Order: sequence, then structure tokens, then C-alpha cells
Amino acid sequence: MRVLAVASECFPLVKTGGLADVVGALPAALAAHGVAVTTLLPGYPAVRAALAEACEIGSVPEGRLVAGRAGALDLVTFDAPALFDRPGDPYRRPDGADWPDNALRFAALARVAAAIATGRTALPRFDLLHAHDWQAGLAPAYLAFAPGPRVPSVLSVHNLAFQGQFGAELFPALGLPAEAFAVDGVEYYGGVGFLKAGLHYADRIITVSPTYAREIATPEGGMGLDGLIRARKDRITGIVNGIDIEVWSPETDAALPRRYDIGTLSLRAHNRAAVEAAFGLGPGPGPLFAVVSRLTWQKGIDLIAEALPLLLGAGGRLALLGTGDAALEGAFLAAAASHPGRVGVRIGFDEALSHLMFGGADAVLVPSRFEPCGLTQLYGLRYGCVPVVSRVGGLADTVIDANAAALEAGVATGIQFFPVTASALGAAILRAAELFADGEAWAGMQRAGMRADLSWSRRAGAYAAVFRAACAAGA
Ligand SMILES: Nc1ncnc2c1ncn2[C@@H]1O[C@H](COP(=O)(O)OP(=O)(O)O[C@H]2O[C@H](CO)[C@@H](O)[C@H](O)[C@H]2O)[C@@H](O)[C@H]1O
Repeated sequence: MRVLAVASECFPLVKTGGLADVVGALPAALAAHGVAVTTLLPGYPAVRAALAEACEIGSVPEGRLVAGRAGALDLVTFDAPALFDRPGDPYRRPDGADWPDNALRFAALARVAAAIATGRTALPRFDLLHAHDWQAGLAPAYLAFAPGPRVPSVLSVHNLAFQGQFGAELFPALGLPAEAFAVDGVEYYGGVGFLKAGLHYADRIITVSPTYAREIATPEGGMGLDGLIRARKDRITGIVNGIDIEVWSPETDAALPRRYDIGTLSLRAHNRAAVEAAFGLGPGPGPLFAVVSRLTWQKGIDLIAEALPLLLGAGGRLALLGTGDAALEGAFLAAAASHPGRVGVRIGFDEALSHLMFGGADAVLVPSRFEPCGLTQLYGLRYGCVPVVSRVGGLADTVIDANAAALEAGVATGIQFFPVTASALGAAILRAAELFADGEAWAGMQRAGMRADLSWSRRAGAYAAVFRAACAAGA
């Protein structure tokens, strides 16, 4: 089966979050299940620079479509300099504000995706289009109105909070027929909803964990889309994300001063010392907690600030790497200034430092208010960096809480808490500190986490099954 994936980011070429990791890792895993993926990306400068064996396959008014390869990835780039040749990250100007024409940029990407999928370029028609998140959300709508035999589509929802909602005045510029501006179409609360369009027109929908699939079908978790999600319930599948175990492996990770495996956990102490040096931390009796995250309300970062006195009181230390809300950045910089040697903060995005943190910190804090899947707890599991997580979404599905029965059976891999409040997080941090003090219990959790199967291989099989179901339904 030939699949055209379309997304706004893809590791290692361009990454602002977990979406990139998934888009970058899935193609190799799907190949083992008989699915050949070509990925369409915007022609950002970094993507164009990475493209090898480039060959033009078509053109549109906005620019050219160029096929090629980057490492193991089969790519098509949409070289439209006026839309994508810009400084800053994929969505924002260097000053942090969204580009004002994001709707037009990603509508163009989706339109081009439909053209490629339906065989209107030099590439043969694809069997299926796989759209990721709101930036690709209009692609299933364009396919629904494309001439010729229908190409089925699957929409992956990585985060329902980002919906791509724009005013009705955008609609004429989209080039969709007038009938598409309807409740049974792209219309959303009087405007145009990109993610809503994808949810409506896609043949199948994937969310990145089963618990998140259930949560978004409720008014509390549905962010205004729960009615549509309930209506399409039989078309939605929750598949927990995997991780790229070639990129994320403590045995081979070049970012670690000392590599280790499940039998040599004591070597992590060297990496812990490197984390302490990087964050200006002194030694301490309790666990070294790491945070690697966007600094936003979703991620519950404010709760960590509130629970900080308790964390420090338990002998813990904190190393935080992140970027996001200015108020949260400021709060943590202030905390680092007030607690030198106990709290270290790096504001920014640093892939190598994140690897070092998982390889050296004792625990990773993920107190998200909602979390479609979450990858940092998976990286923590893989590296023996015990995850302390809220019991929501994919965090609930991937971490086994250290309750008495799970500890006794040797299957506990981390600590879960609920409700998502600072006091419940504080209690979880205290439990972590107690378990840490009992070296054997802690090492047992580290080993159980490192034994977990986090690879994409089995999960890619579930994706392939959804793709086949979409093709069968579309036939
Ligand atoms: N400052 C920094 N420096 C270096 N690396 C940093 C960083 N801040 C974050 N990262 C990295 O970015 C990625 C974040 O992925 P997550 O899955 O945790 O969340 P995100 O909300 O971006 O993804 C959304 O999509 C993914 C993929 O489906 C879902 O898992 C998730 O629940 C959903 O919200 C991880 O690889 C992390 O290590």
C-alpha cells in the first residue's frame, strides 16, 4: 500500500514537539507492515537543505513540488518561498507571534496534498492520504471534492487543543465548493475549522492513545468537538505512540557521556553528574527531577512551581528545560535564582540536552492537565528515568503506578497521581522520594520501565490495520 502522509513538522528536519517525532518515525515502522510512506512537508529552509536526489514532480501557482529523500525518509517538499521560506519556527515569527497567514499557508499544503494523492503530479496516485493535525486537516476535505476515483483518508489527532479555527471570510480563498461551508463540512461555529473539517471528512480517525480517544468524546475533554467525535465514534481508533528506539537508546546515545543498559544502571551516575553540571546543581540526598516540556497550561507546569517547596523539602532537585509562556519562564528563572544549586533552568529547545536529562536524571515530571499520548514519559521509561505523571490520556495508558500490588509483582514503572492538582502532584513527589530512598524498589521500577516494549513495530501494525479498513471502506 502506498500512503501519502502530510504534516507540518518531521524529525529530524523540523521539530517543535511530539508531532515531529511521530511523523519522522512512523514511515520506517510502517514499511515492515507493507506500507510505503511518502511524506509531504512544507519547503522550510531546513527541509529544502536536507533534500537529496531532488526531482520536480509538478507545480502549482504558489510554487513547485519536489520529490527526494532525506536519510531514510521519502519526501515531497512544497517549495513555495512566499509561504514557507521564513525565519522562526514553522508557525511563528521570530518574535513568537503566529504568522498572520497561517490559514492560507496550511490550506495550500492540504490542497497540494490532495493533488499529489489523487495522481495530479508526476507521482502515481496514492492508495491513501494520512493527514496529521489541524495543519493538514483540510486535506480530507479537498479529497472529498477532488475529481476522479476517491482516495480515502485517515486523520491523526495529536492534540485536539490546536484546532486551526479561522473566520468565515477565509472560505472563498480555500477553493472548496460552496456546499462545503456547512455543519456537515468545514464550517465550525460560524467560521472555518481545519481540524473539524478533517474530523468530518476523513474515513478513519486515529488518536494517539485509547484513553484520549475516550476523553475527547466527553464535553469535558472534547474542546467543543465532542459532539462530532461522538457521532464518528465507530471510526476512531486510539493507538499509543511508540518511540524511535534507534534514536532513543541509552546503549548507543551519543548525547550521553556514559552509555548504559538495564544491567549497568549504576553508570547513570556519570550522566547525573553531567546534568548537574549543565544546570549548575549541587549534590543532594533526594531524587533529581527533570522536566522537558513546552511551558504551557496543558503541561501543568504551574503545578510544579506550586509543589516546588515540597520537592525541595524532600531533598529533591529540579532541572527544567523548556520554552513557552513568558510568565512560566519567568517564574522558573526566579525559582532558580532563589534556590541556587537546587533548581536549574534552561529556557530554550535543546534536543541533545533533553537526551542527557533522560539519561542522567532520576525521575521525569509530567503533570499534564490533559495529554493525548505524551512522549517524554516514554523516553523516561526507556532510559530508567522514572516517570511521575498525572493519570490522564496517554500517561494513564503507558505508566504502571507503583501501588503496593504492582511493586510486589515487579511491574510498577512509575508514579501516577490524580486529580491534577498541586497537592496531588506534591504527594506523588513525596512517594517518589520515599521509593528513591529504598534503592531496590527504585531500581526495580527502572528495570521494569526499561523492559517495556515502546517500539513502533507493534503499533505500526495497528496503524496499517486502520489504513486497510479505510481503503476497504473507500473502495
Ligand atoms: N525545550 C525542549 N528541548 C528539547 N526537546 C523538547 C523541549 N520541549 C519539548 N521537547 C521534546 O518535544 C517532544 C514533546 O512531545 P510530547 O509528546 O511530550 O508533547 P507535545 O505536546 O509536543 O505533542 C503532542 O503530540 C504528541 C505526539 O503524538 C503527543 O504525544 C502529545 O500528547 C501531544 O500533546 C518530546 O520529544 C520532547 O522531548
